[in-house]
Amino acid sequence: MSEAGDMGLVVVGAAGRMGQTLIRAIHTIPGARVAGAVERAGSPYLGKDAGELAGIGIINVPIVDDPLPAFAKADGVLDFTAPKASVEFAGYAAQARIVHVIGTTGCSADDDAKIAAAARHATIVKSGNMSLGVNLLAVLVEQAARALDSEDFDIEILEMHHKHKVDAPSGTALLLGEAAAKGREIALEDNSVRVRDGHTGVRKTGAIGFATLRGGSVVGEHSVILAGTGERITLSHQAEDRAIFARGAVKAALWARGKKPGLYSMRDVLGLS
Ligand SMILES: NC(=O)C1=CN([C@@H]2O[C@H](COP(=O)(O)OP(=O)(O)OC[C@H]3O[C@@H](n4cnc5c(N)ncnc54)[C@H](OP(=O)(O)O)[C@@H]3O)[C@@H](O)[C@H]2O)C=CC1
Ligand SMILES: O=C(O)C1=N[C@H](C(=O)O)C[C@H](O)C1
Repeated sequence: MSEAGDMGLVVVGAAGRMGQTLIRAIHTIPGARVAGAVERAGSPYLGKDAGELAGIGIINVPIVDDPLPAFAKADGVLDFTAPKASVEFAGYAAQARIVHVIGTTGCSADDDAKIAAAARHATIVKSGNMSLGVNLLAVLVEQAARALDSEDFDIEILEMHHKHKVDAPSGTALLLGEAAAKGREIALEDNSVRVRDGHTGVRKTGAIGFATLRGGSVVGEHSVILAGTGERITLSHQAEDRAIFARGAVKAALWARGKKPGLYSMRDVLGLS
């Protein structure tokens, strides 16, 4: 681990869509450097140079399958992989006492509890969306939900993503749902409607509905619709480039460096809490 100077960051899932975007982002952001790149055992990308794979030329960081030696000499980990992998990496980050930025979505309550336990020793920033725009949108959604009574305005959240996405609703949709629920002072888990099919009956007052679209190469689109009688407010965000998430993740790592262990959100990083 380096005491001063650039923050050494290991990218886990370095060959993935976000992994490659993260390698490119770190390369351009002052104060950060790529300290390692990890993929799973058996990956066809093992041994390849992470920079060359990401399209920025050779950076002399080969992709390896053992995270422990990589974490031992790093200051932080950027992790956009899969829920079980992120739980495992959180344990290793706790052992190494380093920063762990988690963008992985689709975590279960049990996964989240294990990540929270790891945050006793690691400084973890976890968010379903690392962009400035979505986190500001969440603040606006909370305000709108608080201002508009549930008797008068129904809240529905619509999202669309590329055809390769494996979890639904998206982490962002759930983050926006949590913001709406906070504004309404209700628990999202007791009031969300995540699927509708067949004879559903009329809409329950106060419910927060989710609708999911998947197709093509859409990076990420989210709308929160507050539907009243005779009028409708729509608060939206369109992600045009994964670089917005990667820049947010690097910003989170730099912010977390030197902070005491704990579980933080992007709202903390961006000063929007
Ligand atoms: N919070 C945010 O702002 C954002 C979050 N995301 C989330 O990030 C995650 C990844 O998305 P995306 O990049 O599109 O997905 P990809 O499938 O393209 O990338 C994931 C990478 O992680 C690798 N991986 C999985 N398990 C392990 C493991 N145990 N050890 C090492 N590497 C592993 C995968 O390898 P393999 O293919 O072999 O499984 C793959 O290369 C998703 O949960 C997505 O929702 C995405 C964008 C923004
Ligand atoms: O899988 C993706 O691509 C994305 N996942 C995140 C989510 O689940 O909300 C963030 C972003 O929308 C892209």
